[in-house]
Amino acid sequence: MEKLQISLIGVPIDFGQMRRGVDMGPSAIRYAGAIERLEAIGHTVIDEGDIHVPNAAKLEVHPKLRNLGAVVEACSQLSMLVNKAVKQKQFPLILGGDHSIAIGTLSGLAQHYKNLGVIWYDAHADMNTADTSPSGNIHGMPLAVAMGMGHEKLTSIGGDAAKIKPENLVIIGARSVDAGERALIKEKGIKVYSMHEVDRLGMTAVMEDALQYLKDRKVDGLHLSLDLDGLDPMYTPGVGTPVPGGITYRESHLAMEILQESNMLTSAEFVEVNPVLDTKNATANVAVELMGSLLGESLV
Ligand SMILES: NC(=[NH2+])NCCC[C@H](N)C(=O)O
Ligand SMILES: [Mn+2]
Ligand SMILES: [Mn+2]
Repeated sequence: MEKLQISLIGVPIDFGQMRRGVDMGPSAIRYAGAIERLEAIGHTVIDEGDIHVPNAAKLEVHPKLRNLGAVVEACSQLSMLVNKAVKQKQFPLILGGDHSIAIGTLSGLAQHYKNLGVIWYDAHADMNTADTSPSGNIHGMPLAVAMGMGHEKLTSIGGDAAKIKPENLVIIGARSVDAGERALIKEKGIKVYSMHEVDRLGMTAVMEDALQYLKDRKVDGLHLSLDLDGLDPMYTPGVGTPVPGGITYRESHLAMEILQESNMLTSAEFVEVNPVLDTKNATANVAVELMGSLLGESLV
C-alpha cells in the first residue's frame, strides 16, 4: 500500500444547519485518535489544524440560506487549503463540521481534477437549492452547489464553473430524499444506491458496481464524502439529522476496505459528527475506525 502524506484539515462549523455542536466535530475526531491511527498505518500526517470560522451573526444573512456569509467564508478558505494540499501531492483529509463544508472541499479539488469522481455516503442526497430546501440549511445543498446550482455566492467559490459532473457522482445509503432532490436525480440520471440496493445487492456488489461505474467514466480522482448519518444511528448517534434504517458498522468497514483496495481514492472527508448529541464519543470513534479501514489498516 502506498504511504501517503495526509493533509489533515479541521473545519469547525455548525452554521450549515440548526443543531449546535457539530462545530466540535474536528476536536472529537482528533480526541478519538485520528492522527495516531493514521500514523500507525505508516502514513505521514501534516496537521493543518482547524480553519477559522467567522461569527455568523456578523455576516450576511439570507431568508432561505441560513448563515450564508459564514458558510461562504469558511468554504472559501477550505477550498484554498485543499487546493494547496493537492498541489503539494498530499492527500486531503477533511474533518467536519456540518456537510456544508463539502462546497469548499469540492471547489478545492476541482481546481486540479477536471473529471473528479465522488462517492457520497449519506442518508441524504444533499442536493437542495434555496428553492427546494425544506429547511434553508446549507448542509442539505452541497451537491447542488458543486453541480453549479444555487446561490451565486456559493457556486462561485473557487471559480464559476461547475465542480463536478452529475454523471461522476455516486450516492450510497440514501433513505431520506426530498421531492426537489428526487426530481433532480431523475433529470440528471444520477447514480444512487439507496438502502434498497444496499439490502438487495449487498455492500460488496454495491461498491464493486459503483467503482466500475466510475472507472468507466474515466475519473481522474476520487473523493469520498462520508456523512456519519449514512450509518444507522444505532452506531453513530451523534449526528444532527439521524435517519433509521441505515448502513451497518460492518457494511461500512467493508465499503471502506473495498475503496482502499481499488487504489482510486485521492481525498476524503468525514462530516456531521456532533459531540453534543453523541454518547461517549461513539460517533467520532466510528469515524476514526472507518478512516483506518479506508486508508489501509488490515485486520490480520
Ligand atoms: N448533510 C446532512 N445531514 N443533510 C441533511 C439534509 C436534510 C434535508 N434534506 C434538508 O435539506 O434540510
Ligand atoms: Mn446526511
Ligand atoms: Mn450529508
